[in-house]
Amino acid sequence: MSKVTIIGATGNVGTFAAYAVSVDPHVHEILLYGREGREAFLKGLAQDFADSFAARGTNIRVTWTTSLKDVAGSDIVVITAGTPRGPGQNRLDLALGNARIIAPMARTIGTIAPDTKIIMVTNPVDVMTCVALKYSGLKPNQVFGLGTHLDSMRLKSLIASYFKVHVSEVHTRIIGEHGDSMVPLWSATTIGGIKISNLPAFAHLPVQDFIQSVKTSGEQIIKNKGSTVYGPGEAIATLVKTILGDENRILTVSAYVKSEVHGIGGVCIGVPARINKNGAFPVTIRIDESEVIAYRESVEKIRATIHQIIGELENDKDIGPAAPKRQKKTRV
Ligand SMILES: NC(=O)C1=CN([C@@H]2O[C@H](COP(=O)(O)OP(=O)(O)OC[C@H]3O[C@@H](n4cnc5c(N)ncnc54)[C@H](O)[C@@H]3O)[C@@H](O)[C@H]2O)C=CC1
Ligand SMILES: O=C([O-])CC(=O)C(=O)O
Repeated sequence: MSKVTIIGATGNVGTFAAYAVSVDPHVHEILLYGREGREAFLKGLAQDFADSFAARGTNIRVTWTTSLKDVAGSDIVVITAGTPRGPGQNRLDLALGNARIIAPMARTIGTIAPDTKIIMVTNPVDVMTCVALKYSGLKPNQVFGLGTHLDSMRLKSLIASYFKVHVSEVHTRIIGEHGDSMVPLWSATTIGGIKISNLPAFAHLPVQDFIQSVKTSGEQIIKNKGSTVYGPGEAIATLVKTILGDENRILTVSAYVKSEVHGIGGVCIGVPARINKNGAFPVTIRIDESEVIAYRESVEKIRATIHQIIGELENDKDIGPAAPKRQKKTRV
């Protein structure tokens, strides 16, 4: 019996993520959390979902709340609460405002649901994952973010259509920041199991156009339709399924990296991680020299932002210091 809570359920991403997660047979209860004042919307959403589950023939309990106390007993808490960027804004512009929302929430979740896994979605996701990790006091494997998984899916889709192959034939990864300094790993990109650089057509691949397209994808979608919804919602559902199914799939999420990528780490950032019922465990990898340089830059960029944001939070009398760590070690 698995309970998944969506925090930010009245928002664009939260609403669809809740629906996407409901398809997973491991999920038995979905709790929709929203702010006080949003009770009517939450009630209506729960009723609408219940109708759709009945029509689909699935037996999922859907509940709603405006009290974080009800998050107790959740196997997974997906956090999409906070401000999205508008046209012309950078994700990092949201850092302090969203950190002020996430830090107290994470503190409460860490206290009342100490065994849960937190999937962070709120942007800038690498920074928010670090904030949630510090303020929840949960173990690093329990707190991770959507990170560059969605970017990796965007690149996969572009490569698949260029080579006219099924998307499942393409494996690729983008690591680093979910933002401008993201690092595509061509060294880890294969088509039909063959390293992409061993395919003669790779020489003609519009690599820079592809990277630019992935980097600006969120911005373009926001400009055209207001928000990105279905990409992130499905990506969240994949993470939920991977955890609850104890699948041990390797997905590129924003996880706390100690030194798994060429000894570089100390932040939460996009990295390939093995994901199972205990959470996310970064995989130790070796990548090309140019990729190492770009990844180091991305890590330093996130480190500087986190340092600044945590400093601001700790000096804020309404928020204060981060939680002490609850436990030291987890078995992988
Ligand atoms: N990591 C990723 O790949 C993606 C991240 N995002 C991020 O997810 C977040 C949500 O995006 P949308 O759903 O489009 O925004 P939205 O504005 O539609 O929804 C935001 C939700 O947060 C809630 N909220 C806002 N302030 C709050 C507060 N102080 N306390 C509690 N709840 C609060 C709202 O009530 C609403 O439910 C944004 O930060 C966005 O940038 C969105 C898409 C992909
Ligand atoms: O671009 C945004 O602000 C939303 C997001 O992170 C994405 O869709 O990649």
